[in-house]
Amino acid sequence: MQLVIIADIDAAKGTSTTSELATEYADNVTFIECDVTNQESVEDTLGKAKDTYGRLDIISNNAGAMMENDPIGTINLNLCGVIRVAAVAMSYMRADKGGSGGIIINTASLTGVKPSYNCPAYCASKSGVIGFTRSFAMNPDFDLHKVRMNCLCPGMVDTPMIQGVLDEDGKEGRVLNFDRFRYAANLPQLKPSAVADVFIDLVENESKNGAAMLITVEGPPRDIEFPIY
Ligand SMILES: NC(=O)c1ccc[n+]([C@@H]2O[C@H](COP(=O)([O-])OP(=O)(O)OC[C@H]3O[C@@H](n4cnc5c(N)ncnc54)[C@H](O)[C@@H]3O)[C@@H](O)[C@H]2O)c1
Ligand SMILES: CCCCC[C@H](O)CC\C=C/C=C/C=C/[C@@H](O)[C@@H](O)CCCC(=O)O
Repeated sequence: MQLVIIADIDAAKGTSTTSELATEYADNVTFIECDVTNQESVEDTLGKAKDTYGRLDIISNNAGAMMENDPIGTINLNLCGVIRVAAVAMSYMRADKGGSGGIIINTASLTGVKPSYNCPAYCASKSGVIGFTRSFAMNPDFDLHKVRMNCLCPGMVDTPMIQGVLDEDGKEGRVLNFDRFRYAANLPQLKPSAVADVFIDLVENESKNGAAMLITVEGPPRDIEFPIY
């Protein structure tokens, strides 16, 4: 049986999403309020998840936002949040420390490899997520801990994030040039299910440890090729 914990800083949205899923999955989905920028909150959330279900197998490290009006906050949420969650999750998942191994999938972005002058802090945070993922996955200790890591690099996806920037608060500096962002946001977008499909493929396909998956409307998902030095 698959048991899922949804963790998010937005308790109202998290609770309503969990209730929606409960109509199909009954008590197999639980919500915990969590702020990934806060170490104690992350420890508390993952500790409760472990206590409730006995083990952690799959982590979707997905929290993020675009807020160029707070570049340091952007790095703290999008990059440090990912590293913070991965570190605590590892303490439960490591096969050499009583866990069962598993997989951590971090959400990066197309902007982690393709620069955008409109959101330099966001781009930096997502490049960091890609570097963290690839470096973590090449560690020879994998044979001991058995935790794989991947990242997702989607282009624009039709989610509330884009609308959030397009709404009034977007004009207050979440991007550097609001009109250019509005133009980009009107181009074709991925559906969230396209990203979820790649997520599931990574969980099921053990040969892709370390892959950074590019997902765009232009073609099928692919493993990004990086220069080798
Ligand atoms: N929408 C896109 O075009 C797009 C494209 C590529 C990557 N991404 C990335 O996908 C991820 C999900 O974004 P989305 O598009 O679904 O947007 P979204 O705004 O719907 O989801 C982001 C979620 O992160 C949560 N969150 C924000 N701060 C948090 C914190 N401190 N602690 C815990 N949770 C927090 C929000 O409450 C929200 O539920 C993000 O990392 C985003 O950068 C989005
Ligand atoms: C708030 C939604 C943020 C979505 C961020 C995702 O990670 C999407 C990444 C994919 C594409 C992002 C494109 C962003 C474009 C804008 O910054 C745009 O203003 C760039 C304009 C470029 C140009 O003028 O040529």
